[in-house]
Amino acid sequence: MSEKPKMATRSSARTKAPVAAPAPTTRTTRAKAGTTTTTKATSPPSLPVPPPPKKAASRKPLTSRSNNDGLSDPPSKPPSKSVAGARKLAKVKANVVEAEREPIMAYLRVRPNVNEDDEVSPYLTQLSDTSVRMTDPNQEHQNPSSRFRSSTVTPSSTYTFSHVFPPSTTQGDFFTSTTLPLVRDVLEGQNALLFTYGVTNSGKTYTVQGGSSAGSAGILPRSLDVIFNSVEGLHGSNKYRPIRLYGVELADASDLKPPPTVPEPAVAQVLGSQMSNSASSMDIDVDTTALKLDRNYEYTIWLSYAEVYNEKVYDLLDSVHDESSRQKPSGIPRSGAASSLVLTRNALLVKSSPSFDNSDSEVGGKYISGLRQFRIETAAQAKELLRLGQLHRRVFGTLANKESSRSHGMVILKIMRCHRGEKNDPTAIQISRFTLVDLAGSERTKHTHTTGDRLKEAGNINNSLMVLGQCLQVLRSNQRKVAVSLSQEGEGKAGRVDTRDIKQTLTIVPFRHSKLTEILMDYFAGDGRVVMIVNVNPYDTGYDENSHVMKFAALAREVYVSPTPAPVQRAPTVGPGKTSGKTIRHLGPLTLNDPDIAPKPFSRKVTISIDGNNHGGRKASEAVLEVLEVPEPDDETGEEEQADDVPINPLVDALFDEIEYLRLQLYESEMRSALVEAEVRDEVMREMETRMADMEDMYTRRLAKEIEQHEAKTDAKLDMLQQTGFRSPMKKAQPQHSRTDWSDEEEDVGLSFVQEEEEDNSSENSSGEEFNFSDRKDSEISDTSPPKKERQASAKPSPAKRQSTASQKIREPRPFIPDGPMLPSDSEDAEMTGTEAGDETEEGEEEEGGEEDEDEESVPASDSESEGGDDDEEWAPSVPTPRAVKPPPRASSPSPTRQKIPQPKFLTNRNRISMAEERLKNMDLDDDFANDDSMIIPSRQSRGRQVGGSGPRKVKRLVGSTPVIREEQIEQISLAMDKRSGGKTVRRLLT
Ligand SMILES: Nc1ncnc2c1ncn2[C@@H]1O[C@H](COP(=O)(O)OP(=O)(O)OP(=O)(O)O)[C@@H](O)[C@H]1O
Repeated sequence: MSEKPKMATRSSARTKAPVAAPAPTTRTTRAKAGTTTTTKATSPPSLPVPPPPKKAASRKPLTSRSNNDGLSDPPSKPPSKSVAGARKLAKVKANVVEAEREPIMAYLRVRPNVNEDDEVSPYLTQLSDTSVRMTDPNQEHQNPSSRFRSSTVTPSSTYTFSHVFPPSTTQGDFFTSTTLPLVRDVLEGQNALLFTYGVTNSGKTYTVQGGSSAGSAGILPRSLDVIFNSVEGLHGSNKYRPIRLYGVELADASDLKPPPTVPEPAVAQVLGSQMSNSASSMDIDVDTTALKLDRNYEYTIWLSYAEVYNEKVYDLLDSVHDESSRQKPSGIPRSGAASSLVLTRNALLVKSSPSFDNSDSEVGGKYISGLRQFRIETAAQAKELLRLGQLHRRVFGTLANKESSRSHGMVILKIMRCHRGEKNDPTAIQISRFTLVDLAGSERTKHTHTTGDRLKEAGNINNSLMVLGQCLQVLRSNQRKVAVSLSQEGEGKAGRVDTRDIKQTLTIVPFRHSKLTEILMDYFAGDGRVVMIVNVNPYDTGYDENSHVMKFAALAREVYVSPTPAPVQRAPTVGPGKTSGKTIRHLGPLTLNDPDIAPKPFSRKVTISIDGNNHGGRKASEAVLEVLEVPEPDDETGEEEQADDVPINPLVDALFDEIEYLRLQLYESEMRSALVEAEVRDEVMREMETRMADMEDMYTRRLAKEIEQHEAKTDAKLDMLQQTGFRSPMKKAQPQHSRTDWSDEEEDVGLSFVQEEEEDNSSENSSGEEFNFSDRKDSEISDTSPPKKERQASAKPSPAKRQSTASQKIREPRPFIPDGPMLPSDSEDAEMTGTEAGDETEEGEEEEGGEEDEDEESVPASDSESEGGDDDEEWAPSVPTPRAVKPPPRASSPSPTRQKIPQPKFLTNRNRISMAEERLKNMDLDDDFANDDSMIIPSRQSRGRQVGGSGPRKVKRLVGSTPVIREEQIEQISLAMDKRSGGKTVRRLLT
């Protein structure tokens, strides 16, 4: 099947698996052959030799790990000739791929303690040339005795690097070990990336640019020195200039102009005297190292300097103008008097490298469109330019107020190399790039309490660093997948592995998620050597942040890149500013030119502190600028810009947009549903709590009621037993024996009424009516009792007479009405059962005494007359009401109402029992019990004391063999009620 012609699209750039380097073409092979001779160039003998980069052979364990799976899969037959051949081929293929790959080199540089007054001990210990151990100082503080003794007691981690440089390492040694090999590679036609990574104040800028003292020049000026020392006498013609990522075009007159050395007047005005103070080690130190190069080649060096600030790319070598005199763009407010200058700079687009620049490269890659570049002849010229770029960086505020890099600085050196014999052939030009990145310090915003613009800066810095980490992670996992597939193919487990199948399983590396990774993607995707310098300050920067940096470095070391030679030109360009003929337009309904959606210029104030020197009549430290940051232009403006565009498949573009839109919608709906869920949960919780409280309340009341009922029933049963003769009648002298569960007060009251009755009886006896509670028998009672009607009539008391007739009521037998359950014998009884009981409740405490009187009237009678015979008609003493549940008189709230039980006057044994049962059934307890503030639950001890103290033996409240309610239960209930009743008091009767 014939393959379609390859078209570089955004998707292809995204999905290109950064797995293996492309096989070198004929031209690149030739270029490589050329460089092979130059690799013999010797490095200075006095300098330490850097550790050789680990070759891909170190990835063997990964392969062999997968091979171990074969234990459960024993080889069956010897492979056939063709299979063996395919296997051999696959192995060779894998070896070729692995041989061309090497891991990202990660060097650790430990910053010395620059503040000598501060005697802080570092939390990092160097274990060897390649490993360090970090021990959490906070944990250490908690376990001071365990420091460095046992890693199990004190949490510590060991990290391995390509090489570890202790604080004593000089700038020169560090450069020689880490950067010099890269410089050599670049001069030999390979791409190289070097970036510093670390938290704020860890020494990144010092490492890249250097300090101010002699000998402290950083790797950037030293690299420039070495490059220009090495190409001395090998400078090429000025006929061509580099464009985009790999392309060349004919140079024009502007390229012949020398690069600027001094800043524009506007910048000089802002910086004032600092311009002259800004001399650094860059100017003092000159590295004399020169690499021996193939003298058959000519070299041309081009330099660019960009910064990525707030996810926008700016050219630091672009000329800066004061816009304050011009018409102010609409929508941007004028600042106050302090901001007399308005400096404008334009953000640049990052574009994909077109395929016609280099069809050999599968990586694609992106470049900064419109980034200025200057042809450099000497190191001094380059340093001047860099100094200018740093001034611009400072003026535009990313270094304002604080000596801290808030942007990612990026120096890009392009080295055009061409064989002398082919110097008029642009297709023979090879362009290699050396990018040095001084990354902004990662920091925790919560630690630095950053706000406003600084917070935005920090957010963008952390975001781009996070994306860089994510890219490395995905790259690592993709590479592992490929390694496993290839090793399986080599072992014959997976047959012939189609690389397209493998690629389908690979994850898209999120390079596009940040400008930083977008620009550097071609390096990580396998287009050159990568060196990462990890700076750590183990004295006064956070342990957590540094351990995060360490983990990042560990991750980077597991990513493999392909240090293949940079490709040479395939299609020559026709002239300056002209393209190779492809004009591609973006398709789509919306463009950034649309005034509604076009990005607006962003204005911000920048305060420059310039060491207190005067500036324009006021203190320079007060100089405030207004920086106008114009966003990237629309990608399809101008024919020239269009020429730089990558052919974008409109369908793919639309699909990407659709994906972004859907992702946004998904995010929004997830947020909405999370909110709704939280609300519903809250509501349910509240409802549950209310219900639980109600249930608790209900059960508390029910418990109280049950306790009351049980007590009442128990009392009633006891009385029933007494009445039916199962229990010996109460002696007059010991009335309390029958009521051992009563409270003391009640006993006293009861006793007093017994005495009253006795008095009544005695008075009656003295008046001629013989009636003796203790001595009279039932028959006598019946004999002497008046006829029924008479009794009824006499039993009708008027309210006024109630008190006086109480004793009579006791003595008079009541008629038994078999059908009605405990019907009152007369109207008085009816009144007592219904109306009076209700009245008593309403009348409150005072009336309660009256009621008690009524009750008490019947008590002694009941006790004294219970010794009745078995006659059909006999004297039935009234049954005492269940007093145990009666609230004490001193209770402030009304006592629970209890229905008064009618008392039949004449009962048979059978009827007496049924009557008692009926009474039990009808016993109605007050529902409003829970409103009572207190109640009395008689305890076993109190009854025991009463019984034991005055009675002969303890009376058990048992009916049959099973207690109605056990004492333990009562105690448990009362305890539970104590707990749950809140303000209510459950008072135990302990006395
Ligand atoms: N190896 C070193 N020897 C001596 N001084 C050093 C060294 N490394 C760093 N310093 C000093 O430490 C301070 C902080 O260094 P530097 O500004 O390079 O940190 P940084 O990581 O770039 O910070 P930021 O990310 O905020 O820009 C500077 O004063 C620098 O001179």
